[in-house]
Amino acid sequence: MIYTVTLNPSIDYHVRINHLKIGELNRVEETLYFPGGKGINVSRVLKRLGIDSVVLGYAGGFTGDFLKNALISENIAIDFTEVEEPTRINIKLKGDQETEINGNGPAISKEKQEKLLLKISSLNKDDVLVLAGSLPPTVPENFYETIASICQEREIPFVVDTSGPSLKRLIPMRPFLIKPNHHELGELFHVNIETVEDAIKYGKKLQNEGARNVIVTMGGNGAVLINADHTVLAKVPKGNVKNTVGAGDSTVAGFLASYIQNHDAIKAFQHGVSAGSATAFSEDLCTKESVEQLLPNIRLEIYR
Ligand SMILES: Nc1ncnc2c1ncn2[C@@H]1O[C@H](COP(=O)(O)OP(=O)(O)O)[C@@H](O)[C@H]1O
Ligand SMILES: O=P(O)(O)OC[C@H]1O[C@](O)(COP(=O)(O)O)[C@@H](O)[C@@H]1O
Repeated sequence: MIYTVTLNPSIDYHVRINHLKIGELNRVEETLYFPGGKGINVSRVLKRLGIDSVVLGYAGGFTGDFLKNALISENIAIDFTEVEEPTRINIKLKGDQETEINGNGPAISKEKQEKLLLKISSLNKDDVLVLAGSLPPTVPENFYETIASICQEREIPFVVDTSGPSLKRLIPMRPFLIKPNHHELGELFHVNIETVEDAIKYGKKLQNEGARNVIVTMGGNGAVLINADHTVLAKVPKGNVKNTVGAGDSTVAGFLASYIQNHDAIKAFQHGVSAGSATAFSEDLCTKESVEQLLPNIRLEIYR
């Protein structure tokens, strides 16, 4: 079974204001509410692609209730650890540009941290664990490392989609997949990733340091996959970009959905990139049909 961990989930509140005027009254054109957070998006896309998963993480308050009901209505299995303070609301402002305002998230006590670790300790090597998103403010910076140690002990393959120090610490722990975007990759090495060659050069460093599969996503410029056997560039077609929130999470879900069925990293990469772009071209997340339709238009260049 695939388990996704979202320590700091959200309600994603999408607000469309065509010409935002700062310091004035603005009336919205449209509002939408989605369950959010990186692991939750991975579980939602997996479900759409026909793969079951279990959502782990923290939920609390009226916003946590919304989150749980939304996932249950999509037939996604949830095993949240309940917390007292409400789950955060992240604002996704759509207009001439996309602007995101992500909340801090609730406090997670030591006891609740232990409770989640206990759940993870019951998984085994036939499972896959996806660690995705930022850490809530009260969770120690090495919390993902603690989870990854459990995975190492129990031989559970794990995927990491986070950034900064919590990503860096996990690379030597041999994650099965990491998926930084080009900004996050640049941040790790204090450089700007401006070209495909840069993405390959620095992605390769992460693979040499321990990550088995590295996917560097580059928004509308596609993505690169680097593993011990291959370096591959995927080019994506131009399209009508409606929403890039969750595009990266869709890439992870698309890769996993294909990989667990075919064990072919290049095929899985193409499928993941198709899922990312299909989400970018949709209002919410991609669907199985949109991913399959786009798949032949994802052009691969195999470098090695
Ligand atoms: N403007 C776009 N046009 C086409 N595809 C896109 C666009 N933006 C994102 N994508 C797709 O989504 C994937 C992930 O996007 P990216 O923005 O790099 O990740 P993240 O959401 O993690 O920041 C890309 O590799 C690509 O497949
Ligand atoms: O945990 P973070 O880094 O604050 O990110 C949470 C946000 O990222 C998302 O999961 C979207 O992520 P991506 O656009 O990177 O795929 C939103 O649903 C959520 O609001």
